[in-house]
Amino acid sequence: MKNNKHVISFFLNFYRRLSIPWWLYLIAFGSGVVYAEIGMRVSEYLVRVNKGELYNSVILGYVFFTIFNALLGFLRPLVQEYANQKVILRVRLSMWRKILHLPMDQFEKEQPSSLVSAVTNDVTQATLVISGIFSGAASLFGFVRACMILYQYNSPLTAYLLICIPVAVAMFIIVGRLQFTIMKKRYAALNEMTTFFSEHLSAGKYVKAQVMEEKELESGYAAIDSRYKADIYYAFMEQIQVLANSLYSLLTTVVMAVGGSRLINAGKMESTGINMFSTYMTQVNLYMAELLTVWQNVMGSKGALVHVGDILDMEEEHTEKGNSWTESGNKDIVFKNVNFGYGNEKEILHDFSVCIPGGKTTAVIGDNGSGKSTVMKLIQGFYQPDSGEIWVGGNKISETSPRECHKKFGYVLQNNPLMSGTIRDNILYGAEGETTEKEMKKAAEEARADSFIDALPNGYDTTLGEAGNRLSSGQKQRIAIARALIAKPDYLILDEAGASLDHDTYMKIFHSIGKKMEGNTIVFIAHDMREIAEADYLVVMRHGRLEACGTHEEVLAVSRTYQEYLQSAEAS
Ligand SMILES: Nc1ncnc2c1ncn2[C@@H]1O[C@H](COP(=O)(O)OP(=O)(O)OP(=O)(O)O)[C@@H](O)[C@H]1O
Repeated sequence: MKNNKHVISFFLNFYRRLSIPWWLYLIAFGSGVVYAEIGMRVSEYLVRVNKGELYNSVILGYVFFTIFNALLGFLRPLVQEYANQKVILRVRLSMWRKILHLPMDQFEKEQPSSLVSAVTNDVTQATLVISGIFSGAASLFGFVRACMILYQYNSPLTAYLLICIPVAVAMFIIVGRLQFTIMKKRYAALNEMTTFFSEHLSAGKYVKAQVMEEKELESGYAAIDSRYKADIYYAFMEQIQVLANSLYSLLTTVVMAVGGSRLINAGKMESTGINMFSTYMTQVNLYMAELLTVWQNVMGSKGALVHVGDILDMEEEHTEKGNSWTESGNKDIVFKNVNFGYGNEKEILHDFSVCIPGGKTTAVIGDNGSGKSTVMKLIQGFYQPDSGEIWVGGNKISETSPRECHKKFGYVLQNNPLMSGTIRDNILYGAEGETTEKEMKKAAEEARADSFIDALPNGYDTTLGEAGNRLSSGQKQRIAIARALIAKPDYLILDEAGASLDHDTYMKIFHSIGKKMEGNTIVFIAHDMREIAEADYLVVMRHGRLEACGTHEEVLAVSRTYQEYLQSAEAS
């Protein structure tokens, strides 16, 4: 985390990306000033009324200023809160935009639930600094004015107080640093707790199935406890600030008493002068306390916003940048000496070279962890190889616009998340332009989803929340397949797409996909020999390397993995 930036550059950098509704804040500030002034007027009129000056003008003035004051008292916080909510809205939108445009490796590095926490909780701290600028400016103004009055009243005694300045500076530095650390801890603990609950609650079924309630109780307790400790620490810190402030006031009182008595003894001040001086001094210390609170808020919100700032600083994937996709007669997928590892982790693919023929159906096989899914992700440009080149249909993937590249592919995984909304929304998700009812139904038919959808009371308009519990994982998988087909991809990637379907159903779907994709390219990962037998071409992987590729006969002659696959299929 890049939290070592100076607080000013941190916030300048943070707010530069947003449009801040300064005018609303100015209105809130201006009405605050007027509110204070009107408050004085109300008091004046009240004093006159209490004195018995019950003239029409006094009563009317009192009523007018009281109503005006009440109106301002209502409007000022409303405008301020409206501005705050606008800022939070804009930070949230910027975060959402950024998250959507993160490159895949960055996206995977950030836990989704930690992103949830950043978007929902952390951003709420984004307004404290802006409101702090205004309240800090008002307090600073009051502080300087009170100091000037103090100086005019008694300059030698004010000069004595200068020795308190280093203590005040030290107090600001210490309180600011502590506040930053505690808020960072507090929000990290909140993040940990949100992450824990969003992950573990969504896996609730498995917790019960595995009888893990007791173990979960312990892990949940740890997550709750770290937030509890951070909150206790925070409460303690608040009191430290109050204590620091009282000690500082005490110091100024002592300095004033010692300095004042010297001046009185030297005949340079009247004996009652200390009382007057102390009245102004209280005012100065009050403004000082306000400034300290503002500073504490600024440093605290920096601590809370470190993660948000880091996310907003991340490099985006330039989905539009790069060459346009060009169509050529060649539809092959070619890997040339590709080496690849996720982030800085160990290398997964080693000098991987293969040509997957375009317009055909290719099965990628290999043991668990041999790198098959990694190859599928690289084909689609989700990651870039560390070295080597990947070409699809004559387009070098690293130089092609990711957006154009993704549009060419349909991608179905073993478990595909469906979105909330209706079955129709889900099938049409990602479909370009106008799609007719007929086309949607055709895709559902090809994915063998039509009959169970028709049997639902609301058919394609059934909401998934409504049907979520009623749909089996196989039915959800068929919706996901229909969603991939409706986009009419040139390349269809099936990563164990049949895992949640019974073999016969999947083979029917597979054949209808084959028909639909005729002339286009299908690459699928499978472990079942009955599925593998359907392929025109095979790619066999072992430990991140190419073991063999070619037709069934060619591969059988050289690949130990493929021979083992066949033997175990024959044995079962
Ligand atoms: N996002 C990731 N970050 C780090 N390592 C990863 C990531 N995804 C996969 N790996 C690692 O890469 C290796 C290859 O994984 P991959 O999913 O490509 O294998 P696979 O052949 O598809 O396996 P399986 O048949 O079990 O699905 C594994 O060691 C895995 O731990």
